[in-house]
Amino acid sequence: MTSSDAPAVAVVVAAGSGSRLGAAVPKALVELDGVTLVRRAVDALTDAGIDEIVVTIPEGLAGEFAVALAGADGRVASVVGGATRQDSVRLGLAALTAPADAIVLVHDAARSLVPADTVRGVVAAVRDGADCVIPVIPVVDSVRRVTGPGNEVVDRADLRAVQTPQAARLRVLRDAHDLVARDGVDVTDDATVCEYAGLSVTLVPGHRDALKITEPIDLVLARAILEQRRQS
Ligand SMILES: Nc1ccn([C@@H]2O[C@H](COP(=O)(O)OP(=O)(O)OP(=O)(O)O)[C@@H](O)[C@H]2O)c(=O)n1
Ligand SMILES: C[C@](O)(CO)[C@H](O)COP(=O)(O)O
Repeated sequence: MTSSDAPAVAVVVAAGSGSRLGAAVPKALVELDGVTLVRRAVDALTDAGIDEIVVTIPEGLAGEFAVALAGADGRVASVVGGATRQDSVRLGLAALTAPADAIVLVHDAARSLVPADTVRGVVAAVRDGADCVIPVIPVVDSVRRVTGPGNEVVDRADLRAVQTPQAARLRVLRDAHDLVARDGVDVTDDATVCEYAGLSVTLVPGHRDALKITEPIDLVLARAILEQRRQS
């Protein structure tokens, strides 16, 4: 198998607690119209042709996640995640069985409604030779930077909000995550991991539907998106 026909695989990070959402269960087990966020995220990736998925889960909840993922298409395995998203990604990457030149996507379970076209766009850009690919959307608010006691405007035309899935070749992303872990660098996404390792980051169009369900209001919006999909 060559890099041009290498498989596309994924880590779905779902080991967070969802403290800002404040639900009775970890966020990935919260249901949207009767289907958990983690299952929706996994299904979104398999719909886009992803071959193997490792889901990072919180400790002690293997049974609950097995129920949530039962009957999912394709090869789906789970592994206990770490204390931070970054730790969870590294553990998920280590658990993948795909070849080193596979294209690997890292996706937030919290971005459950990512459209298949966005996923395909990310995969295609890596296949076309990009080191690391991330979906982004324009920023719609005016933005100010706090500068100690003062503040100043930031030109939003230069800004993009970053989504997932973020992708690279498996060997490249494993090496980059090992490097940031060894150097004790804290980051919030995989593009920053790649950049730290000297790789370039390519932007592709994201989608508003791939919002990160973070606070209770985001569930209201997510339900509205599902309703809109049902009607179209
Ligand atoms: N130790 C962690 C922390 C986060 N995540 C995952 O990373 C994604 C993005 O994190 P976020 O949405 O911020 O989730 P939480 O960390 O759970 O949210 P909060 O900060 O509100 O607790 C989520 O799918 C979450 O499950 C993870 O796998 N392991
Ligand atoms: C990866 C991410 O979703 C890109 O926007 C984001 O950085 C995750 O951040 P969080 O601190 O886990 O909410």
